[in-house]
Amino acid sequence: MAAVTDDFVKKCEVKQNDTLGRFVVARCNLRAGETLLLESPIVVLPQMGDRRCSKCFKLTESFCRKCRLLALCEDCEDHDVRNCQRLSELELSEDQLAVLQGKEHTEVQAALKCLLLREHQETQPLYEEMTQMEAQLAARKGTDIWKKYQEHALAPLENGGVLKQLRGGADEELVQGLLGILDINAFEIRAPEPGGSIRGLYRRAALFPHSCMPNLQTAIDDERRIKVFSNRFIAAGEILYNCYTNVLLGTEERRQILREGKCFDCTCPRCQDPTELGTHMSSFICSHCSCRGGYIVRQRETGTWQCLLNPEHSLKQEFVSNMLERAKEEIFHARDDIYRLELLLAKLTRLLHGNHFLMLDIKQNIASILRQILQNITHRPNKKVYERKIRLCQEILLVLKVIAPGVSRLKAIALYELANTQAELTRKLFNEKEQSSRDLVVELEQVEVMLRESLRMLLFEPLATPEGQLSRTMLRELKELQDDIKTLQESNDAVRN
Ligand SMILES: C[S@@+](CC[C@H](N)C(=O)[O-])C[C@H]1O[C@@H](n2cnc3c(N)ncnc32)[C@H](O)[C@@H]1O
Repeated sequence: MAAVTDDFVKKCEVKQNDTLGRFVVARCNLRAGETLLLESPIVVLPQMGDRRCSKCFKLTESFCRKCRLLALCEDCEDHDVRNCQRLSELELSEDQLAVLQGKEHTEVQAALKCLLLREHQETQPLYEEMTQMEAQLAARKGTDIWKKYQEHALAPLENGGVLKQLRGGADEELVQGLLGILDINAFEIRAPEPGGSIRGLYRRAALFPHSCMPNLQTAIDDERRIKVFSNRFIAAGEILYNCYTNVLLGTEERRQILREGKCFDCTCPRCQDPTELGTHMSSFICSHCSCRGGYIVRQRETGTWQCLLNPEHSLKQEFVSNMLERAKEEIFHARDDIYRLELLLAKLTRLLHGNHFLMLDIKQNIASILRQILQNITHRPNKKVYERKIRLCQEILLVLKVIAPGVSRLKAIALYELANTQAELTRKLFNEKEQSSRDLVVELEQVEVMLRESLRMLLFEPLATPEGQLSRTMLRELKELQDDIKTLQESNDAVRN
């Protein structure tokens, strides 16, 4: 059962209007980091196109030997007993089972699991709540995704003889509606394998509307419970916003994901501002010699790309799209190769603003390769490697401070990376006698400030998440750093006296 904490009822009010549909406002003032909701999912499912074990969610092509309809890996013995029993009762021929188990018919699993909620008295209320959620049926009708679901979920379920045997039956509208509800409302959850993802549907968490400048943050723990908390002070009456997309993307990319995936146009302050709050995360450099320092941005009303200093200097949409596509391809091919990435960064510097989202992507890539180099002591990296990583972290942080004000996981991790590298460099310089003990203390005190700031943001993360675990490690590291500083200060004082 999807348990909901009282916090939501006490602190949140669900409202409705024509633009947002149902949305949530704060009933009272909320402190930064205040928990609004801790909730278990109604249902957990694979991402579209994946087939995963119904019990452990590992990728699999095997099915339960009893019901023969839901996926079950070789390592798991059983899955939900009620669902298994109910599906075993269906009268299906071998041919029908073959259709339902078809390799390409992965969406059968998602539709079945949602429909099964209606089959049992205990889960029926959850099914009712699920069907209240936004499905965007009208906007999705006839789209590619609709056709895909028609082919890989509806047709096999109909031809496989399942729909007519379920309680109350099910038609195209219902199956498309349930799959639409998943696409519009589900949250991404970490899959058992590194880097993979599955999705979960949450009754209350799905009610928060989107903003690219959210005032909420969400975290999903190892038990797949979602925690929703405020990322800054929120005054009573303010709308509570979650972010449905990646804040490190440019405006057009974010808006396209929201339009295609969630069926609405975002009107948040960042989307309205062609400079993206002055970060220039989508800006091109104007190559016209008379306006050195001019940036070409996309005008919201006309969709044209014009220089902020001289509107006559413009770029064609086709040029912009092609250029970005090419750059994305080059980044993809250069990944893992620090020399190619540095060359690409230098090349694109002539075309894109240093904060352009593709430039940030390259900078993150380089910083992550540098982390591996610095972690490997056999590499014996020199001072320049540390300095490069520090500069990259600082550049990324400057942008994050604008687009993710308040408590931010991304900012906390970038700050932690910066603090660690700074500490390693200053210790190295001290050991190599390039820095005095007094300078070492000053530098380590700055690192302490950064670590504290990073930790302050990560302390709201649930313990059973990688970020929660990182916060524990950081607490330990902070304590060690403080001990080091104290010892160094004492020895400096002893020398002075
Ligand atoms: C996860 S649901 C949010 C809850 C939904 N409003 C409801 O009534 O169930 C996402 C849907 O809410 C609406 N929505 C969320 N944020 C929005 C925004 N910033 N602007 C316009 N519509 C938004 C869109 O219809 C979107 O498809």
